[in-house]
Amino acid sequence: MLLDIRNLTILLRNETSYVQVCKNFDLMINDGEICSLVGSSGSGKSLIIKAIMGMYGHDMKVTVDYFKFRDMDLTNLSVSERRKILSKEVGIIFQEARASLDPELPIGVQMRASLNNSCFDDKWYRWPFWRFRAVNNILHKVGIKNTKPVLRSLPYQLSEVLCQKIIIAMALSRKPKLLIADSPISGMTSTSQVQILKLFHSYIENNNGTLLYITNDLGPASNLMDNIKMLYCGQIVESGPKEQVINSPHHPFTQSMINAIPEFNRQVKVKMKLDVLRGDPPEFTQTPIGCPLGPRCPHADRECNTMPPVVKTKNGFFRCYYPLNMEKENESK
Ligand SMILES: Nc1ncnc2c1ncn2[C@@H]1O[C@H](COP(=O)(O)OP(=O)(O)OP(=O)(O)O)[C@@H](O)[C@H]1O
Repeated sequence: MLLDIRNLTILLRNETSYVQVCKNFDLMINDGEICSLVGSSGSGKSLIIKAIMGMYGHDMKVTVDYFKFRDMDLTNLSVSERRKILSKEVGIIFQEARASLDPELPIGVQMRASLNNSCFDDKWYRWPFWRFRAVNNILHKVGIKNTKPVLRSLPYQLSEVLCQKIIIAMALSRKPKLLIADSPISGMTSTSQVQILKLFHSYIENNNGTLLYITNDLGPASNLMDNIKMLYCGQIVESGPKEQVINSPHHPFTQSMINAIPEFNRQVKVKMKLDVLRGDPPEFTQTPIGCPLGPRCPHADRECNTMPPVVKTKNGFFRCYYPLNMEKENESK
């Protein structure tokens, strides 16, 4: 097991008190696995990553029962000690790409500085010329062909998508053991999306890496994933292998995310209603007691006012009193 986190809880400070934005969050990722954390916008995905990496200030309180990375038990370490250890082996692609770059340094300087010695097999290759070549190579891989003007530019002179590609290139060039990518392809053209997803795939294959892929869209990256965790209001509502979650989802939230994947072989009638959940996710200050999806769920009943227990499936679990597709689950038992 590469990463093993049990019972992560996050509290966020608002004007008067602390609000719980994530509870009972477990994350187990095996070596070489591609695990995806899928949730709608505002469900707490980025906060979870910041909590795991120890990248937060006094406005956030994080507790965890157990935290292990590789063979290191980090549970009782201070936030800064944990951050120091993880930053050496974990690469992060943050959602706000431009904000992750230094606004005052040209891209070329930042990229050359980001290459650590693990990027070079031999001391000789650490010379500036080889660093320059390595930067060019990795930029080509993310689809930036005309590298010279990009390397001379400051972040504000480039589009957000170009900054995204640069951040991806920088993260991959350091060959991290675990790569965390937070909505890395949002806003890109479909050609670029495919290119980046293929790049992630070959990175994992060739470097024995592991990927935690964060997204609010099950569509484009679903081919890449081994395991999926569905997050709603800071809680995992369903988890399991990709085929199991996508082919026979048990939680209505998972079903709604699958319904949101565009499909063009269905007949679309004029004024046909979209297959979406009613309403919007609640604010964290108004998360319902019981099942967080309750007020929006078409199957909800009185029982859903208490938190559904974890129901184990073949290789995963879900939390719902009225699960869908249980015939398939029972057949497989
Ligand atoms: N520092 C902060 N102080 C107060 N609220 C915050 C802070 N950071 C995030 N939030 C709020 O917490 C909620 C979860 O934010 P988060 O960025 O984790 O969502 P997300 O699931 O990553 O969404 P998206 O996919 O849109 O990025 C949001 O409602 C956001 O406004």
